[in-house]
Amino acid sequence: MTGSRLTLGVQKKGRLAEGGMELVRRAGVKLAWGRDELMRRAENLPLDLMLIRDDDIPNFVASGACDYGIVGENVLYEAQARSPRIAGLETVMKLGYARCRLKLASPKDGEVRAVDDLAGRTVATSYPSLTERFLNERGVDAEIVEMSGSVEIAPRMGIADAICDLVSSGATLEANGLAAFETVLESEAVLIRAPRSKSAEIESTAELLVERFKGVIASRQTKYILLNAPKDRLEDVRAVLPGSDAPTVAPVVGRDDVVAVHAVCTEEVFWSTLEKLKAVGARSILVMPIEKMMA
Ligand SMILES: Nc1ncnc2c1ncn2[C@@H]1O[C@H](COP(=O)(O)OP(=O)(O)OP(=O)(O)O)[C@@H](O)[C@H]1O
Ligand SMILES: O=P(O)(O)OC[C@H]1O[C@H](OP(=O)(O)OP(=O)(O)O)[C@H](O)[C@@H]1O
Ligand SMILES: [Mg+2]
Repeated sequence: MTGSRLTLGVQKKGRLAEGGMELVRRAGVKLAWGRDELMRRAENLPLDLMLIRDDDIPNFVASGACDYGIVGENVLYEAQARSPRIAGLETVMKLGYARCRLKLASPKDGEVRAVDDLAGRTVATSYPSLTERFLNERGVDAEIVEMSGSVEIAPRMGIADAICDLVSSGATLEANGLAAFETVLESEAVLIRAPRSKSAEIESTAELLVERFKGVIASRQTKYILLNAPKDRLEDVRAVLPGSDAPTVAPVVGRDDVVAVHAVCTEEVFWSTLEKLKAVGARSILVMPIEKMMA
């Protein structure tokens, strides 16, 4: 590690790690092969990845051990609520993956159905500060039981009346006979940085990385659509294309009544979109991913 190389803290393994590595790879970072379990060096940029537990990332960035970090908003805000030093960290950008919600939930057949029902009861969570702050804001006095994981078993074990935990599909709640009744936080992965930078070189690497991350994120949903359309249905076809302002319209050899349409669609293209395109006369519809984008 030198003063001119950017150190980016990323989760070693888990939900954040997968998306983070994919983002870094798609941003053109080539990682050198190495045995080091803690650091991965980039071959083609002055960048090193530090592979750590996600809970440690806010602290590592605040202390300067990492210049930047990728972490879930849930972990970041909990750490910020606990430590004024971490509260000074800046969020550079949202990264659009590891989306989940921190929710209050209780046994389906129990007495707790709303936030007010928690008064005088116990709530198990790995996010005590966020949970406490939320309950304080609602003027509800409940006891918080801190657990480091497997929070959803707490009601069944008689440890708590309700839980405050991460929910994505809801399958874990369902499997444990729980139902959510309130959202405390919406979360996704974010890029964070310390307020002060160590060097101009590190900042210029960060700027390049941020621009590339933006390009990767923009290209994730964006698709390139190619289709043939009857000339007289062109406006109908354009109306169906999601988030495309200026498609290219080109002639089709030997067909006066048909044109080829090429469009960059910035919104998700569903099967239903293709069905609508077909219904307005489009044929030979191709949807292709976009590898890279720069405005
Ligand atoms: N079900 C989910 N769907 C989407 N994102 C999630 C889900 N659960 C957690 N996350 C997000 O991913 C982050 C990491 O989750 P993971 O389960 O990998 O963490 P962990 O077990 O705390 O890992 P570590 O060993 O690094 O401490 C969470 O803090 C949250 O931001
Ligand atoms: O709503 P769902 O889609 O079921 O996801 C929610 C579950 O995902 C997370 O756990 P994870 O699977 O990461 O395991 P962990 O608790 O061991 O970290 C979270 O802590 C929930 O338990
Ligand atoms: Mg963790």
